[in-house]
Amino acid sequence: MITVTDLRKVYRQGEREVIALDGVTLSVPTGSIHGIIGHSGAGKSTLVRCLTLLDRPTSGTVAIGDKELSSVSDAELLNARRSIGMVFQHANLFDSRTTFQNVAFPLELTGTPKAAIAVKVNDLLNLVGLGAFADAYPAQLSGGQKQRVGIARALATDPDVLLCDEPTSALDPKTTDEILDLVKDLRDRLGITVLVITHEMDVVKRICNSVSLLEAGRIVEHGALAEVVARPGGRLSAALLPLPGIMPEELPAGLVLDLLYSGDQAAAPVISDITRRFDVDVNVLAGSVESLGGAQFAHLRILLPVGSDVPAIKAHLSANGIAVTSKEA
Ligand SMILES: Nc1ncnc2c1ncn2[C@@H]1O[C@H](COP(=O)(O)OP(=O)(O)OP(=O)(O)O)[C@@H](O)[C@H]1O
Repeated sequence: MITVTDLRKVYRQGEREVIALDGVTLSVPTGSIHGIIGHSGAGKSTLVRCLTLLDRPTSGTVAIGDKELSSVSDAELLNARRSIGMVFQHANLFDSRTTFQNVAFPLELTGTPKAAIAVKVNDLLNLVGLGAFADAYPAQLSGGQKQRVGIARALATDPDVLLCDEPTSALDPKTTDEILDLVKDLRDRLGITVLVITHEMDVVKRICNSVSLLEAGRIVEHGALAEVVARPGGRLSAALLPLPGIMPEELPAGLVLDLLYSGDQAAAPVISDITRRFDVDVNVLAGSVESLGGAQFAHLRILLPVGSDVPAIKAHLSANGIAVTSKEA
């Protein structure tokens, strides 16, 4: 469990104060994967630096389990940092060290005996699918393989939390999926808590159980994936289940409705139901159906012709658990 409470970080630039984090509070249960998504300048890097104690927060606390990290003395800092394994955008491996030696590095720092290092590193390399690459140098590895080495190295000191900072931003789509699947698999096998900082919604869609939207140093929306998707009008909902922003130029007269629904309804014949029940010709303008957070979701934009019994149709949809918002046609 990682708990961040009212974290603030204010930088001074001469006379000016820059508020990089403005009271961030979040709680990630043990064994779950939480995504923090935000645009450039939102405060993601500052949050990473404060979580890993590379930077002291101006105020607020960071705790892993019941151990508060933000108040440890400088002498205890190195030890406290071991409870968070870091995965970076670029694996940042030592080019002159083999795969084995790169993963062994944090264990050498802690004075682990050689025999124990050998057992641990071989286990970790097998865990990330690199058992056959122990003697390879970084120059002989693909980008995805390097990232696997970085992940194995992050796990070497048995951290409670894996903090992944833009872990796939430098990878192609296929390798991205493989690395994300590996992170999910490691969570399943090790029960580790994972925090993923990213600007890519696809990362959140693929592996996260919950998500926070960071904007100007504040968390402006958060929740379990299934919960935020189902929030009509929410920014995360729009980003997770997007519809084309531009409407067709020549629309027939009528009323445009956006429908958001989940679970059983996502597979239900909603359109044919209202067509039959209210004797209207429904025009589907756009649609998106996805499986998110373990549930099925659908987002549809439809056009009801002039003369439709709009209040009755809306009431019927709402009664069936479908969120309806009217759009200007
Ligand atoms: N050392 C610093 N001194 C002064 N201001 C800083 C410092 N580091 C970050 N900032 C400011 O804090 C705000 C948040 O920056 P941060 O780098 O955390 O955002 P980010 O979401 O990581 O952006 P990016 O994705 O572009 O890296 C920005 O306004 C930035 O200019």
